[in-house]
Amino acid sequence: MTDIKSLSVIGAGAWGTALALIAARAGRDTQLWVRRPEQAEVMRRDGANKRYLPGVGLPPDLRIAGDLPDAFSAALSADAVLYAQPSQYFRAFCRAARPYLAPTSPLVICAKGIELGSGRLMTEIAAEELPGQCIAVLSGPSFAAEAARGLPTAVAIAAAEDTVAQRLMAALSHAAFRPYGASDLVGVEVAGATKNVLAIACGMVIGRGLGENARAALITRGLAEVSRLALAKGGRSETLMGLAGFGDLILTCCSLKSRNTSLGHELGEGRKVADILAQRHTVAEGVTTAAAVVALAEQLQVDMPLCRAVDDILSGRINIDTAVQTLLARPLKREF
Ligand SMILES: NC(=O)C1=CN([C@@H]2O[C@H](COP(=O)(O)OP(=O)(O)OC[C@H]3O[C@@H](n4cnc5c(N)ncnc54)[C@H](O)[C@@H]3O)[C@@H](O)[C@H]2O)C=CC1
Ligand SMILES: O=C(CO)COP(=O)(O)O
Repeated sequence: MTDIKSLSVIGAGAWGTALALIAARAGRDTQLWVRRPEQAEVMRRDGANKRYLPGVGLPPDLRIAGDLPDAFSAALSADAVLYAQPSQYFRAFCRAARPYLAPTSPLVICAKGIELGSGRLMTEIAAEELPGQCIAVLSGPSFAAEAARGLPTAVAIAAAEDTVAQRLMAALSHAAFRPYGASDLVGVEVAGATKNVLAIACGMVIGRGLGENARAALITRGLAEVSRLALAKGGRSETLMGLAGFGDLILTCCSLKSRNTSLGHELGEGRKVADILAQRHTVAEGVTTAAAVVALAEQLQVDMPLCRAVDDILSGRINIDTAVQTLLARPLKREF
């Protein structure tokens, strides 16, 4: 089992920056690849990523590479590459990276989303665009700001081969960051992507004043519908009970630190989605994934009424009150 000595993180948003800090703390030779050269310059000058991860200093040994000639190919020559840009840009990344990635070096998907239009999971995009590439998925309850501050965080790292997961776990683990190994890539991915849609729903419930009973019911029934989707895609139900499933759902749905939950909260208070997004420079993956997951559920004939309601509200087809009335008026049924 060869050690991972060097590691590159693609994307210097909050999560990419936090992952680069984690890798550097774990003693890896780490570089953070930044899409906009001017942002790389500002980060080097400030010793921080004030735009996406304020209040956290970057260690001097963390290399910050801007998108200049050769920097991209150099970043992709590391022993492992972590993709931490939003999911809708993953296909374009794969196409750009194809000439430079060594097929045996793990490409670790750290984004949480489903492709709009195709309904593809990130691993499916990777299989289409980078056939034969060694792929892993990192997901779990992990607010970037907390992990970056060195607060205790545990995640799942899934790979088809155990040795790949183990090498990545060894490369990233340190006193405050504990990865667990997994082999169910699909389950980990489906859980990570769909929790963002449910988080928007939970935010709406609280913002609209519908109460904590309603939020708990939403989380529980949300987990049931996400489990149906994961199983239909070939995932395993135990994964949904783990860090990437239950763990991330609870974290995200119960905290306004979540961009998805806070977006839902603002919607619940009566603001319009376009106005909320216009005022933010950060991503809320659940907005695009809501539409993608509904299309995917239709293809697979999986019943996902909560995700559908979120998509209907985001698209302006119904309002929150009508969505709630419709959900509650469905025929009574057994829980399991
Ligand atoms: N922030 C967090 O706590 C966590 C985020 N994630 C996931 O990580 C992924 C990245 O999220 P964050 O780092 O939070 O994003 P962010 O909201 O902090 O930053 C936005 C990111 O989008 C990138 N971006 C904007 N336009 C782009 C384009 N045209 N092409 C490529 N990239 C572009 C920016 O460069 C930046 O990296 C998402 O899938 C998110 O769900 C996963 C775990 C934790
Ligand atoms: O994925 C996350 C925590 O695990 C971050 O959630 P938000 O993108 O909703 O902030």
